[in-house]
Amino acid sequence: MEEDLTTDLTQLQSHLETMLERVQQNSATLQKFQAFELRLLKLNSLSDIIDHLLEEAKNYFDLDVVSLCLSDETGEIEKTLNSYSYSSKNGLILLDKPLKSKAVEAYVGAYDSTLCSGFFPHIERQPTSVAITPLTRRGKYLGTLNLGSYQPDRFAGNMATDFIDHLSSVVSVCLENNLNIEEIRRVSYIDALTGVNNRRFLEQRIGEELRSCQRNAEPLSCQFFDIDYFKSVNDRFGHQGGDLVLALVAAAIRNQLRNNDVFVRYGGEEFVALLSNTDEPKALETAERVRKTIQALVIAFNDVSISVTVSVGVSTYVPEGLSIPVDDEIAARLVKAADSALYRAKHNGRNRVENGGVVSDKRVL
Ligand SMILES: Nc1nc2c(ncn2[C@@H]2O[C@H](COP(=O)(O)OP(=O)(O)OP(=O)(O)O)[C@@H](O)[C@H]2O)c(=O)[nH]1
Repeated sequence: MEEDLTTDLTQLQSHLETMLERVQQNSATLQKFQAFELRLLKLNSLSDIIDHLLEEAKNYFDLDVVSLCLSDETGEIEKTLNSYSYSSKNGLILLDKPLKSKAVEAYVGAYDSTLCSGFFPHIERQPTSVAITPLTRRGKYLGTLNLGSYQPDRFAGNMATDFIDHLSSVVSVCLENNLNIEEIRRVSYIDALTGVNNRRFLEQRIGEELRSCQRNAEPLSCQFFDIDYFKSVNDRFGHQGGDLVLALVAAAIRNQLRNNDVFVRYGGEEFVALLSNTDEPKALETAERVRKTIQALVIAFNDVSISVTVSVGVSTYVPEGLSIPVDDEIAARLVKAADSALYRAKHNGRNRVENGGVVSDKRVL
């Protein structure tokens, strides 16, 4: 009898110890989750959130692979990340088409190649157990967060998924919030009439462009475009005709530039381009090509055809390698030099390109 009681007590003690261990494990997991989420909630940009999910989640949750699929049918996320010069990360998958409905459902369990391979295309060794967690907000599918482990029992089909569900809700809120902020930011940098960026965007980017060219010891050219006799376009064809000309001229210039060149409507009928890693001869050649393109452009408006020309001023920043920090003064000098050259192009007869010369980062005494 006494022996039985002792055995029961030993079993009970062992059971209690196991339970205590599990409670401690759960408490540690909860603390990690909270720390991870707290950090996530404090991040202020889409690129930081992506980095946190791809890089930190592995450490916090002791995972072997993590990937993030984001629905990007309009290409806006890609553009936003490009605007941060965000180099694409292993594990980030931007989806330009909607996923098949089956792939949008949550899945926790053993790695199944037909179901999971699309979520981990970037790694050679596939995980053995995974948690594929859809990220949704207000009924909108944002993407999936995909967690993988080389331990087969790390994610099992019968395991409680409260932590994962909770994590996916928090990640979804953070993503939606930041995508909305990015959208507002993007729209605030766009000129409503022409659809190209506005002057605020140039002011925000010119310092970054100059610094990047200085770092890489590369020239940066600035082109200042102005439509000739634009007042008479308005006078002859009304503001509607003038607006159409502005939109089509902007599109035609944009078309002649590279995707990563900055191109903005500076104001009225003036446009500015920044061409990275472009020296003086190349910038003049490009400006001449744009000038000819606009000269050949025929704009159909009601029953008439409108033709316009542009005058262009060009200037080029050439870093001298003196490590003087690029400041607003250099940016102002670069734009001013192109603007002065444009003034000369107008003065010398319009429909022409003039060179404003080189601006260096030598200190002006
Ligand atoms: N339709 C339209 N016109 C605009 C807009 N913004 C500015 N303008 C007009 O652009 C014209 C600019 O005229 P000016 O600065 O005199 O220059 P210009 O007639 O192009 O002559 P030059 O530049 O000397 O060749 C003005 O008539 C403005 O009203 C706009 O958003 N839409």
